[in-house]
Amino acid sequence: MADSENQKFCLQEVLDSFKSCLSPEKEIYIEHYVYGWRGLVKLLNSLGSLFGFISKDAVSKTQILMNFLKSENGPHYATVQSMVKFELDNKLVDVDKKGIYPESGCRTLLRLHRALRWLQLFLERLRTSKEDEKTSVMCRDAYNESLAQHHPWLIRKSAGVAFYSLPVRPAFFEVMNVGTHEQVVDVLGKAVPLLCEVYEITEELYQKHNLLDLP
Ligand SMILES: CCCCCCCC/C=C\CCCCCCCC(=O)N[C@@H](COP(=O)(O)O)[C@H](O)/C=C/CCCCCCCCCCCCC
Repeated sequence: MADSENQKFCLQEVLDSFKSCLSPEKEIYIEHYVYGWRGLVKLLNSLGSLFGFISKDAVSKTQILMNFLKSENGPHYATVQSMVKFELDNKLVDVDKKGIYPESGCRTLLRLHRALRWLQLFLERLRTSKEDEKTSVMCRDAYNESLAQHHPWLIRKSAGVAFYSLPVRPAFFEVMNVGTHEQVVDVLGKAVPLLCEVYEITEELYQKHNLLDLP
C-alpha cells in the first residue's frame, strides 16, 4: 500500500482534489480525480479489514488510471474528455463484451464514476441526518440506490456485512478531521454539489458516446 494511503484522512483535502479536477471549461483532470479517490481510500483503510476488498478494488482502479497517465500516451489521459476521445478514436475500448482491452481507461473510470454517485448519495444522507441515525443504514440505502445495481450477489452481500461495522455518526464525524460537527456539515454542504457537478459532466459525456454500460 502506498504511504499516502496510510496517512490521516481529511475531508477538506478530498474536497480540494475534486475541486481541482474541474477546469474552467468543465473538463475533468484525471490526476486530481484520482487524488480525490486516494484521499477517500485513506478513510476506508481506517475502517478495518472488512473494507479491505473495497479498498483493494479502488486502489487497483486508481492505479490503472495513473499508469495510463504516466505512459507514453499520458497527455491523452490528462482529462476524462481527452481520454474518451483517444480511446474511442483508436478503438482501445471493449464496447459490447470483454475482449482485448479489459482494463481500458474508459471502463475503469466508469466503475469509479458509478461509485461517485454512491458517495454523493451517502454524503447527502450524512449531511442531513440526525445525531442518532445509523451510518450503516445511510450507506446501505445509498449503495442500493446506485452501485448495487452493477454488482453481483456476492459483492452485494460482502458490502452489506461491511456496512454493519461502520462507526456511529458522531465517531464518523470525528474521523472527517475538519473540526466541530457543524463544520463537518458545512464542508459536506460544499462537497455534495461539487461531486454532483463532476458526476453530471462525466455522465453526460459517457451517455453521448454510449459508454454507460461498458463490460
Ligand atoms: C466524507 C467521506 C465519507 C465517505 C468515505 C467513503 C470512502 C470510500 C472510499 C472508496 C470507495 C470505494 C469505491 C469502490 C469502487 C468500486 C468500483 C466497483 O464497482 N468495482 C466493482 C466492479 O469492478 P470490475 O469487476 O468490473 O472491474 C468490483 O467488483 C467491486 C469490488 C469491491 C466492492 C465495492 C463495494 C462498494 C461499496 C461502496 C463503498 C462503501 C464504503 C463505505 C465507507 C463509508
